[in-house]
This record gives sequence, structure tokens and C-alpha cells, in this order.
Amino acid sequence: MNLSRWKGSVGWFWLSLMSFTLLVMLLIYETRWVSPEIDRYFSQSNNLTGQQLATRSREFLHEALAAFQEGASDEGTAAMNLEMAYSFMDIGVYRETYPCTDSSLNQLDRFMQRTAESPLPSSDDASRALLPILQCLTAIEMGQLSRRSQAASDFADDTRRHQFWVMVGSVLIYLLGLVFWLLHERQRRVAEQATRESLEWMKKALHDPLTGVGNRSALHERVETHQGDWLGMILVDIDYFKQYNDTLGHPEGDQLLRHLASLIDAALKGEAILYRMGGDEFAALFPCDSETELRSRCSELLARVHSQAIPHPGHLERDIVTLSIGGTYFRAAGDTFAAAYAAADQALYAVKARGRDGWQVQSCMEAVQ
Ligand SMILES: Nc1nc2c(ncn2[C@@H]2O[C@H](COP(=O)(O)OP(=O)(O)OP(=O)(O)O)[C@@H](O)[C@H]2O)c(=O)[nH]1
Repeated sequence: MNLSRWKGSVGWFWLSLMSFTLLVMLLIYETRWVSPEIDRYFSQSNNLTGQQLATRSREFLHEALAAFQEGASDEGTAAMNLEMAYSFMDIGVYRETYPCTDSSLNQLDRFMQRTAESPLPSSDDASRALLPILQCLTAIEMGQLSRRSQAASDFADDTRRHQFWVMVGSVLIYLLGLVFWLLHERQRRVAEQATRESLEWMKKALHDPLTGVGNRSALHERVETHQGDWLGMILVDIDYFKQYNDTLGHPEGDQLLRHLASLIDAALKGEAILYRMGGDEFAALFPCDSETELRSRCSELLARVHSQAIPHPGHLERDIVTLSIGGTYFRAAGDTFAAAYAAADQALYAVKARGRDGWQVQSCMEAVQ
């Protein structure tokens, strides 16, 4: 992966990580946010539920008033009801929110003092004193009820708003996931395509397109990867190939090159690998650490081609395809390959000089001398 592609993928990675983190934080915030609203709505200690205290106060006041209207036979109970009504109405929120609260509490306080005197207040006196307080308590209850409804409605609106953002966040996460997946997929395909292309180029660079076997570069590479190993190398040249082309045509010559490539490959079999060095010359490389094995490979190869008896109308000595073969074996290390190649080449040309259609082996030392 080159530097700009690496930078690109890291950039996308951080961008996606940050986007997902922010969106997940938004979702967590939005879902947790609802909780305080519910707390506020159901709380018993703040102004929203103060309506219940006003209702209690009004009920105690009603009972006290009823006691006076019935002649206040039990003045102790009436006084206790008045005191209870006072304590349930004496709430900070009522004083701050409803202006009638302070005056009503003062009036109730005065009436309570009056009930301690004799004679007790009459039913009319009690009604005159307590009815305005009852009206104030009713106003407080109504006001608190409205506030509660308003809070419930606000809560519903807020919940809808937060749900909307949760939905937006979820859709964004989905879309971002989709986009990043597509980008990743595209990047993967581009990388795959690049790998395929470079493999194809490598293959082209190391293969002979006509016969499909490796070329001269592939042979060098093979030797490089087998440093320290004992290898046998056979060079093969078709005899009078120019005449073959001239007599039968170039396409037939191509066909013969392909046919011989597979024939030599099959004849050497096993671990031998065939390369085309150019023109009508091939090289085979195989593990080999004795001249006996090298000789047997050369003679087997020649015998195999003879057995095929491929017609060669342009051959100057025979009427079938023949080969000139030169072989050597060497230990791959440093530049021993160059000496080995020279040895095999000298052996090959010795065969040519002798009249072709044969094989010869030569040691690397002889080539150096
Ligand atoms: N059909 C075909 N011919 C090729 C190709 N490459 C090289 N040639 C021909 O192979 C012939 C090789 O000729 P020479 O090097 O004189 O070898 P030769 O005719 O086999 O003669 P000796 O090796 O001395 O027996 C030339 O005529 C080239 O044109 C190829 O890919 N296809």
C-alpha cells in the first residue's frame, strides 16, 4: 500500500470512528434526558404537586366552617381543623406564586385568635372570614392543576423532540455505516484490482507468451531463490529451425515450438522446470548433484524426441525434428550461474559442430578455463 492510500484509509478510519462516537453520545444523551423530566413530573416536593396540599387545606377549612355552621359544639376539633388548614396552606410556593396566599393566611390567623375568645364567632362571621380563604385555596388548586397539565404537555413535546433526535441519530448511523462500508468496499476492490494487475504484469514479465513456459528472467529468478542448492541445467536448441520455418511457414514453426515445449517438459518430468531463452533455444533447470543423473536426463530427452519422429522437411541431414543438447550441473552461489550457463552453451555448440542431433555435458570448471 503506498503512502497516500495508507493516509486515505487512516483518514476514513478516524472520520468514521469520530462520527460513530459522536452519534452514540448523542443517542445516550437523548435517551437519558427523558429521565429528569419524569422525575420532575412525579416529584412530591416541588410546586407541581402542591395542589394536593391546597386540597387538604381546603378540606380542613370546610370541616371547620361546617362546625361553625352547626353551632360549633366541638370547638377543639374546629380549632384543630383551622390549624391544619393553616399549616397545609403555609407553603413557600403558594406565597411566591399566588398573591392571595399571604392575605388569606393573615385572615386565617386572625380568625383563629378570634375563636380563642368568647363568645365564639357566629356561623355568618365564620362564613365571612373563611369563604375568601376557601376561594383563594380553590384558585391555588386550579392554578396548580393548570401548571401540572402544562408540565405534562411540555413533557410530551420534549419527549417527541428527543425521540426525533434519537431517530435522526439512528438514521445517520445507518447511513454513515452504509457510506463507510461502500468506501471500504471500493477501496478493497481497487486494491484487489491493483494486486491482480501487478500479478499479471509479473506473470507477463516472467513468461514466454508463445509457449507459456518461463523466460530468461524467470530462470535467473529461480536460480536466485535456490542459492546453495545443486542444480542441473540443460540447454536445448532445435536443429535447422530456420529451414523448418522456411519450408512450412512461421505459424507451423510457432506450433512446433509449443509442441516441443510440452514434449521436453514431459520428458524431463518431475522437478525440472522449462524456460524459453529466445528463438529456438530452451533451458531446463532441475535438482541434480551428479554427472550420471545429468547424462541420463540428456539422453532420455533426446530419445523421447526421436520417438516422436516429428517431420522436418527442411532438415539437411534427416527428415525428422532433432535437438542439440548441452548440459552441466553446478552449486547455485554468487555468480556460478554465469559459468554454468557458459559450460552448457559450450557443450551445446560442440554438439552443433559435431553435426547436431546429440547431447554433451561439460563441467563448470571446464567453462571457466
Ligand atoms: N516460428 C518462429 N520462429 C522463430 C521464433 N523466434 C525465432 N525464430 C526463428 O528461429 C530461427 C533460428 O535460426 P538459427 O538461429 O539460425 O538456428 P537454426 O536454423 O535452428 O540453425 P542451427 O541452430 O544452427 O541448427 C530463425 O530463423 C528465427 O527467425 C518464433 O517465435 N517463432
